[in-house]
Amino acid sequence: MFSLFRLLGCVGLLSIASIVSYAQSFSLEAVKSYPFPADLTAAAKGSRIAWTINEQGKRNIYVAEGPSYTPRKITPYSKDDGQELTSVTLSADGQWVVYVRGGEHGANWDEHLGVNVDGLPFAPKVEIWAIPFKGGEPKRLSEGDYPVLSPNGKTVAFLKGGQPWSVPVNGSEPAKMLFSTRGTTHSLEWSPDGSQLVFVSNRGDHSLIGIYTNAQTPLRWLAPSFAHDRSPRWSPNGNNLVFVRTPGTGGAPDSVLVRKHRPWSIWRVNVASGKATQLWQAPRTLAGSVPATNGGFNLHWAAQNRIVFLSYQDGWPHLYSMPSTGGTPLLLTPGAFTTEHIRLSPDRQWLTFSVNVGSDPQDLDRRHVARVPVDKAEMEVLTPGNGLEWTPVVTGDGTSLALISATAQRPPLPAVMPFGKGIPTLLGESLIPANFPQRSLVTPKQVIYQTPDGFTVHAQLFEPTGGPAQKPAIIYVHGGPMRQMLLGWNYSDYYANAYATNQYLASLGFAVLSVNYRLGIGYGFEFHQPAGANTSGAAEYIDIKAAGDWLAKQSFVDKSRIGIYGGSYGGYLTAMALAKDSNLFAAGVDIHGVHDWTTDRTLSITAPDRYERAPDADLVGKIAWESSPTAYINTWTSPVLIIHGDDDRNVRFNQSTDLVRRLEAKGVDLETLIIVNDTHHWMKHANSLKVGNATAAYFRKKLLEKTKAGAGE
Ligand SMILES: CSCC[C@H](NC=O)C(=O)N[C@@H](C)C(=O)O
Repeated sequence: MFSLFRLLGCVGLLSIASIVSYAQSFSLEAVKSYPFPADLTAAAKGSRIAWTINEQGKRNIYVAEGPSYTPRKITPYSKDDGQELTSVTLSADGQWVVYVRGGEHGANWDEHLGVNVDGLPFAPKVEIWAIPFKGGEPKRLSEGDYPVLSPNGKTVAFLKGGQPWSVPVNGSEPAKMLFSTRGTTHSLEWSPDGSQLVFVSNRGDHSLIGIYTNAQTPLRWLAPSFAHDRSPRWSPNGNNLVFVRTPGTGGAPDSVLVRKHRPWSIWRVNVASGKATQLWQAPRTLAGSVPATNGGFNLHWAAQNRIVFLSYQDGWPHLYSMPSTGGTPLLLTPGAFTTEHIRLSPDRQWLTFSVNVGSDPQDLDRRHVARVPVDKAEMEVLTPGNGLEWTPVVTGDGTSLALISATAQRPPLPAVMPFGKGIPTLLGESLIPANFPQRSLVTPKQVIYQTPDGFTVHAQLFEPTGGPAQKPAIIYVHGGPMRQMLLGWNYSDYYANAYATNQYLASLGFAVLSVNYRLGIGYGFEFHQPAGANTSGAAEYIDIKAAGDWLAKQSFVDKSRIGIYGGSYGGYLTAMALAKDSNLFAAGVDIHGVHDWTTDRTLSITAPDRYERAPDADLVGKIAWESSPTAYINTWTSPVLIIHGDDDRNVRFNQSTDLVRRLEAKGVDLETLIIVNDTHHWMKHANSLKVGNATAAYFRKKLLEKTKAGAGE
């Protein structure tokens, strides 16, 4: 070995030394072999629960029931075939499990089109299935989506072609269309006695709330107006509904660049008379706007005749409660933290939810489970500590709380605890593969830095053990952008995948800094909705540049070898970094990013073609262009790997084709990887591994095996 070293220059020595000192302790395949749980739900009565688990692309439904809560797989899916499971629902009596298989429900368009990652002659369809809780063959009920089970558990109402259909849960009769109406129907909800269905009919510039009773009874429209009425919720006795009203689409075109209040109000309507009254109008402030966090309005009719909902009005996404006759809302969850994954208990007495607050100041970068009575501001954090817990659900008998639990090392698993006090008991630990490298994973450290324009940014540092004093570093940029990376495994499958990749990159010897830039959630309204961001000036890029500068100042970082990568919005900011600051960022991997805001149709920033124009219409396009990486191609010199799935339904594939053409024309050191027929969310596990391995190999080549990326090709 010594003689070999003599033959190599310092570069070779550094390269060999780097690789030798980071003898990999695990593969990407191993760290991505975790069984990812989601869609946790409970029956309205008894102790039955159900959830999905994605095991290396093989997606199945598991069930359990008290008191043992022994997990049991009830579906037979054994292929990494890209067919997601959604809308997992237990009948009220717990006898049936209904679910949807197929589609791309995280998409911005074509969510109802089947996903065909295996290139079958015809794409699989989006279908509704039912299976007995006790087990048996899954029964295909119909093509369709968004099923809702009747209170007696016998009938499934669902949507197909924008219209409502129904089918017996046991598939004993073919599905039939319930009714047809103009517009697109959504938000189906059975009345408590199962005799009626409330629904929303979106007519484009307005939305109506309708009631379906039966084939012989004409549809009824409740309080029709020139507004968008949405989120209807039944009272426990079925005599009334509450709903949210927002303005109809129209009016003089307003400034696009100036942030403005987006109004909303809560209304109550009597089903029999159709008479509606406004219960509450949101404060006409920026923070009082329509809430843009998980679950939106989170409107429910709770016990004690209370109406509960979420509002960002005090600067944090908090829960409120008011009498069903109106009045001043009671702030149920005061404090500087975020509530997410909100559920009303079956007895309507409690709200359970995830929070980023607890006994540890670092909890702002975690999630824990909490509960609050629907009529008192007496919130309790039920799972304090340095673990992470989320998506709590109370069982129908009110005795237990099901949730998902993780740590920095142990991947997410479902768990059950007594509702109120106690310690969660993990379910299905044996599903974690024997070769999962749990003990080899680092515990990310919380990093907090200030930006030049005064923002406080949180980040998580994955520090490799051993190796040279000065290490190559990589910045990870999440997507969304309304997301938050955490001090452990993430509740989103997309970001659990990113967390695993960051752990893998750290095992290769990179110091990885995952940056929670402005526009993200978890840190309050001003951070989540800042001025001059996105197409209004890309202010969020300041946080990314500041992260690079922070790394460059660290004694443990070789500032000539700082890379950057991210997906979607993270791909966009990766491209911004390489275009504007190639002197700081030596190489990058841009995964399905946006590169030219002025051409991205899903993110239209120009007013529709009409005579009247927004007062700042001319400025909008200019600033959107200046907020785009393509505007800075001339200063882009660092090497980049560009990756995109060509069935992407969130960011148009052309965003990358266009950038590739521009970089080729400029002669930038460019590599590309196309994933045919997969979407924005790598529905096929094998594709996710392909992307992760390509990313790691690229950084090894550009940052680890050479002293400076691009030097002496
Ligand atoms: C650049 S705008 C589209 C980015 C995209 N958001 C919604 O489609 C995105 O970041 N998607 C994933 C990664 C996410 O929502 O987190």
